[in-house]
Amino acid sequence: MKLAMVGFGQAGGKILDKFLEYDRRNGSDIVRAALAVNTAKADLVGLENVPEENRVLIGQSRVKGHGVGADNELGSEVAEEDIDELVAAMDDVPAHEVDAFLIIAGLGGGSGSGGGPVLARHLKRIYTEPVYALGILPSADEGGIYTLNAARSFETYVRECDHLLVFDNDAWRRSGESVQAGYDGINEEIVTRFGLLFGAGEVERGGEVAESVVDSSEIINTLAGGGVSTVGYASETIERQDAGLLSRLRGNGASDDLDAAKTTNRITSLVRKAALGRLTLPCEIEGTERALLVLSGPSHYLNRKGIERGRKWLEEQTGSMEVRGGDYPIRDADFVAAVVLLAGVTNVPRIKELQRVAIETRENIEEIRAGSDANLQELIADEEDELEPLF
Ligand SMILES: Nc1nc2c(ncn2[C@@H]2O[C@H](COP(=O)(O)OP(=O)(O)OP(=O)(O)O)[C@@H](O)[C@H]2O)c(=O)[nH]1
Repeated sequence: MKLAMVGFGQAGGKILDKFLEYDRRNGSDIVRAALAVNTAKADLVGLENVPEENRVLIGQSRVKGHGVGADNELGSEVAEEDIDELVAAMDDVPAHEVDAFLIIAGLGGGSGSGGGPVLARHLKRIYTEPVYALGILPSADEGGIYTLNAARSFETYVRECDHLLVFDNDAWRRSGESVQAGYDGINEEIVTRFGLLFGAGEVERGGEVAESVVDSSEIINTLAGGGVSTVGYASETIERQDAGLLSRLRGNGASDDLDAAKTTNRITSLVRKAALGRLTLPCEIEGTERALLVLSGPSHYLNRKGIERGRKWLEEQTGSMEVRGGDYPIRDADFVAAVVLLAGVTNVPRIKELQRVAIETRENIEEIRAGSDANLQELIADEEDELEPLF
């Protein structure tokens, strides 16, 4: 699948940067256009793979290149004010060559959290291709304001985009790691999952012919109808052997059958691990509206039977009648991997908790503000109110 990607804000920019690196490393050619947008100049300068001419600084007249300081209402305002510049920056995107737009942003901050949905609204107005977003939820220990931002931004993204894919930092943080090292590792996990998912629509990679290939239209159909998605992933390292040599050495059908059974079992077990293991957004998978299963690896490690079984198992687990599935063969891969896209999930306790903390945070903020006004008045006024200000 070919995407026009927009990294909005610091997290969005860094993840976009990683996607470009992933594309180069794997020759997957997913990112047809890359644009990094920010209100903070320093964040744009720090990017390594996004070409300089594809970096757009917005809100200069308001925040002078210093960022919006986790104020996502301000993030929305400056994006709206500079929307012409943003849309003009997208003019060079060969829309006929891309299957969809993907806006990537941290929902806890200000720029990407507030500005991303504004851009989504305008892209939807101008282009016929779907506009998706990949939203990163803040980890719970980042504090109330990030949670409040994320809860409001989440709601806005779902409304403004054709689909919101979610990654929850909270489910992926590891204790004892520096924030930066932590993010590097997390960002790698993000591009591995979404890289395989979006790479699936591109049959050419490594010249492999898929038995039942996943086309970009299947990704689009799975994401159609809006809502929120989560992604599961599991992989197994394999000993690389030459398929031609193997089949010549085998020479009889019995071991072929044995291998086929092993391949099928490996696939079904990977599908289970992917769906029941750690999802990008932890949730109950029962009740998922639509799902897509992508199996990746060298083609002789993939078979139709395994994918069919995996698909059926997913149907049972999710209760969905719309489970698609197929191959994404990669000739030189030293792994077999299953990626499960669960679209239209609604039983997500993490989001309910995020909203609960957000409301609590807002009430606390209002209480503290009201209290601090009264406290300040008490501080500056003398007891008998005998002193008066100068003017
Ligand atoms: N996964 C991941 N999350 C990140 C990364 N950097 C920041 N975040 C998350 O994104 C949130 C903050 O978003 P940023 O992207 O830094 O904010 P911004 O959009 O640049 O907005 P301002 O800094 O307020 O102008 C944080 O609360 C983190 O949860 C990253 O490299 N990877």
